[in-house]
Amino acid sequence: WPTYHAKRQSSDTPPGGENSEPTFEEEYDFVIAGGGTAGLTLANRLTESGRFSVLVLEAGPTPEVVRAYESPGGNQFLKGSAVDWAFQTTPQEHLGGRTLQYLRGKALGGSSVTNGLYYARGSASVYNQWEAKGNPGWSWSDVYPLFVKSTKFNPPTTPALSAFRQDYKTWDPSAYGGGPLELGFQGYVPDSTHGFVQACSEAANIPIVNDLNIGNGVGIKHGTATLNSALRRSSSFDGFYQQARNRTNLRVLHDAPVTGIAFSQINGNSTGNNTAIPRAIGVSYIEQRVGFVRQARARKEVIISMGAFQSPQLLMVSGIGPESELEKIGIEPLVINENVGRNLNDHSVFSIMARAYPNASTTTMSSTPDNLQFAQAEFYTNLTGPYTAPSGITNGFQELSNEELESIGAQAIIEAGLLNQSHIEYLFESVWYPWIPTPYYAPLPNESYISVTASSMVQLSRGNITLRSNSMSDAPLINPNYYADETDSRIGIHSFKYLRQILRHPALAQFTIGDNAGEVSPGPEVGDDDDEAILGYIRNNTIPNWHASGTVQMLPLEDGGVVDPRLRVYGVEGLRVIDCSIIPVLPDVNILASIYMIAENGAEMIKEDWGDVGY
Ligand SMILES: Cc1cc2nc3c(=O)[nH]c(=O)nc-3n(C[C@H](O)[C@H](O)[C@H](O)COP(=O)(O)OP(=O)(O)OC[C@H]3O[C@@H](n4cnc5c(N)ncnc54)[C@H](O)[C@@H]3O)c2cc1C
Repeated sequence: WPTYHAKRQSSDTPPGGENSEPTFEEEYDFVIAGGGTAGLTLANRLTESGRFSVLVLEAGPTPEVVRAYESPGGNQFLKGSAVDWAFQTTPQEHLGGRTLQYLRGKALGGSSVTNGLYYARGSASVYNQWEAKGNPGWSWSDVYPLFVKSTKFNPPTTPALSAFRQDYKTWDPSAYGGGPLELGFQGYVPDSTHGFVQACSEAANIPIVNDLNIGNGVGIKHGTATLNSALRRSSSFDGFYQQARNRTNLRVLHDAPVTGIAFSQINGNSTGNNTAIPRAIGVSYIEQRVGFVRQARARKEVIISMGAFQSPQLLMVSGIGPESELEKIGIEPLVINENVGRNLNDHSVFSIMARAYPNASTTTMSSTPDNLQFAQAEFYTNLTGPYTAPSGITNGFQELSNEELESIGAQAIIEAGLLNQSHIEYLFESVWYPWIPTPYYAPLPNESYISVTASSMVQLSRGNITLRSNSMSDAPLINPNYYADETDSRIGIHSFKYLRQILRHPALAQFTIGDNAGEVSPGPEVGDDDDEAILGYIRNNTIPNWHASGTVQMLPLEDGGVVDPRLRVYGVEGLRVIDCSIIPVLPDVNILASIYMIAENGAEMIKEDWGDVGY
């Protein structure tokens, strides 16, 4: 174990006390730090037998303070609201020094309350890689039943369009169970979406498939959304929490940010060595509604579920992390592990925007307060109209052959074993996406737009999370480091060229206004074969796809790991991390579904370890 050594000896002073334990006012079997997507899923599963008591501490409020979260059309109002952390990245070296907004849910339900509602599981091969990298229990055949277990599918209530005018709203009933997370299709779908599906299939060779949730990550169909049968968002708050909220063995506090982990020393460890191993015994937090700092004891374990930015931050602030990082801000090391906060892995996106006929777009819904009020009224009274849909969840997943990867100089993807999976995701938005003007065009109030968007599913660049201070009250420094790796640029340029072919395909171009299939950004200034100009456009317009992960990787320690295959933090006892930060290889798809699965698997492991099987 080259990068790890326990610094503190049993005779040392534990943090926060003179050789004595903190004063705990309350005790639970498990304390979960972070009541987000994974946190509330765990809270439900760990309390269902009634044998364990659980405390969940969530920094944000209940999502009900921003009611727009529940409607698909209200999704546009969440960024920067009371349920968003509204992080900023560090200046991005390979994106012309731009600083990017980084959205993250801050509420009970976390990012499942603020995300884009798209649900898919990706390719079996990705999870088989998780296992092959040293993580038994995480292959596709292990995790598929857990994906099924967490979900319930609501068939659409409106009849399908005729076979002649396909709506691509298909699904495989065997892929879903009776779980708390509800799935279904959006309501309103502009015809341009169907044009996009056809264009992807013919211009980018993406097969039209029946379902994308059965281990086949390559294909296109109408996307499945985290929506219930009344077209309201289904999040971990609406599903897992509501089902469990009245259990007497569950206590959930919102507006209660965790500020640190408390450790005690034990002599000897489970491997029989007689070295002192720190044990997590509780957490400190602020109960903001009453204004007190409190400490809660965890009789069995502390579980961190604070997401890819704050989970590594809490570890570091509590003394577990890279030596230089802890030294930098004067944190006394408990366990040196150089891997904490490193290996930030993410997907990013950029878009091409085109002018479109108003009925091919949903731009006008939001163009005036009157229009928005009308759309809201239609939604809340009849469940009809454009407010029944987010601006886009129909995504196509393209696999590139080895020959194609080699022809663009992307052999590194083959060498990394990222095969039998999708390499590029294409997304359709019935609006100008993202919401900001580009250096090439500013959207006008009297025009309607559609956007076609690309996201590499095999990004090789890695960033990191580092500390600004020793306090959880200061956001960590977030550096996704997009486009640091040359191969990412090659995939980016290639996907830009496909985006243009998709946009110009007659099935989609018929909905656009003007030359070049209505393209206004970037427009003719960027030539079809001008790779340098294309890369310049990408660098100017890339934003996150919001899939940050890998900062607390589940891998062997010598391969960059922070947690073992049972999600236990190396070098300490009584501490697990269970959320998106543990992902060792990013799925070739948006990652929400995987987070529910990770929480389901984590809950099963904890129950096994503490003798609570059979639920
Ligand atoms: C804007 C956006 C759009 C997205 N769209 C999609 C999509 O359409 N489809 C998809 O598959 N994926 C999408 N994602 C990604 C997906 O939603 C996330 O990867 C996933 O929800 C992360 O789950 P998590 O449990 O790891 O973290 P989260 O759900 O973010 O939960 C972490 C929780 O910890 C809390 N927390 C943080 N610090 C503290 C503290 N000090 N004390 C206590 N609590 C704390 C946070 O407030 C939060 O509630 C999107 C994400 C975002 C942000």
